[in-house]
Amino acid sequence: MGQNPSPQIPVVILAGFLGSGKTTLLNHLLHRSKGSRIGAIVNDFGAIEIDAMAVAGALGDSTVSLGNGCLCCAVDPGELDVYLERLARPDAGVDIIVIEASGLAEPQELVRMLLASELTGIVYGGLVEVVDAAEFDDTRVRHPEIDRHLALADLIVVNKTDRTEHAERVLDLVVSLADGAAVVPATHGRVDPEFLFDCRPGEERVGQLTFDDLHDHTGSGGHAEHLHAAYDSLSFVSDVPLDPRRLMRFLDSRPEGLYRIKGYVDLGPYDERNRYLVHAVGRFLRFYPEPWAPAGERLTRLVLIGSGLDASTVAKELQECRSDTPHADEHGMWGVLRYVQDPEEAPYPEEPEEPTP
Ligand SMILES: Nc1nc2c(ncn2[C@@H]2O[C@H](COP(=O)(O)OP(=O)(O)OP(=O)(O)O)[C@@H](O)[C@H]2O)c(=O)[nH]1
Repeated sequence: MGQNPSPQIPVVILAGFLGSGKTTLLNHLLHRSKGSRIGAIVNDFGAIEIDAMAVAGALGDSTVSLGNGCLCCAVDPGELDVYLERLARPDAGVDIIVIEASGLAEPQELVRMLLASELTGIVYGGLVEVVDAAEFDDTRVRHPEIDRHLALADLIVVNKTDRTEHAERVLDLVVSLADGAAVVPATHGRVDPEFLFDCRPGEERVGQLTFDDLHDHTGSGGHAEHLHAAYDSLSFVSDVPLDPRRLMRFLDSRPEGLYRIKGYVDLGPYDERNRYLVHAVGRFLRFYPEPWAPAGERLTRLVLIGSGLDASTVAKELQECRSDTPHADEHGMWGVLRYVQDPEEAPYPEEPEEPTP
């Protein structure tokens, strides 16, 4: 008798529009993986890898970060294979690989890349789409192609149900758009990891999604029709702190097209102990103070993503938020503090790993 072939490691694609909660869900999985070891590939659209920074803390050496562009176009399949191969090596001890796509990636291109992969150690493990229940209606108006993404999914997580009164309606709508995929509601990406580990597409479905089919019939068209073709990203790094009042003026008047902002802000004398993680998604805005690392540079690093952005104006406005004053004025933090969530609402809440039986 020959040796049993090594098991193939499922590779799950975690996709969903900008800010829908992919990193939150990935972090939840990492803390609740029930003993399975997850390898992650994180693909940021912006040049600064904010998502990878958020995930890496939880994952250590089994995270790979692919920044600056959508995986579907900016990374060639050979390059992806190199990373997959590294994570799939037996000595990495990984049971499942999750690829967090950028919020503007074309999922069918990613599925196609995986189906085209010649690596023997991995197998396509399904497409998970995360939906922001609160933004879903508006996102569909701007990007009707989102419906097509949902139709390809094997599991759809309708996230942020706490942010809308219409969660039931959105759920029904998503069920009607899904092509037989499981649809689960969630807040803060808290889904049972079993859903993902089991979301492997059936034989029949993989049969439907051969890469030729995906290429020819899904209507994703060429690169010019990809979701990300209409978006620009801008990175802002500063070693001078930002003034909280000026920053709030900038954020309060941000243009409609500036849909997504994420990163870390140094508010200098206004809070010497903490940096402020900031997330804006549509009109949603939150700050999450977190202690600075004892050593290391204190930098503000922001990624701003939007369509029709006047990048030079945005960059100029951010430059004008910088201030090297050594003193904080008494009420300067009020504006920021209005958007600081209570500790229960940490962006990627630390959840203790459940004991394995
Ligand atoms: N109220 C609420 N906020 C949430 C929920 N899930 C995520 N968030 C917040 O939404 C913001 C964006 O979440 P991320 O997980 O970074 O979203 P993402 O899809 O990874 O974002 P991109 O990678 O930029 O596309 C953060 O401020 C999260 O804390 C939820 O269920 N409810």
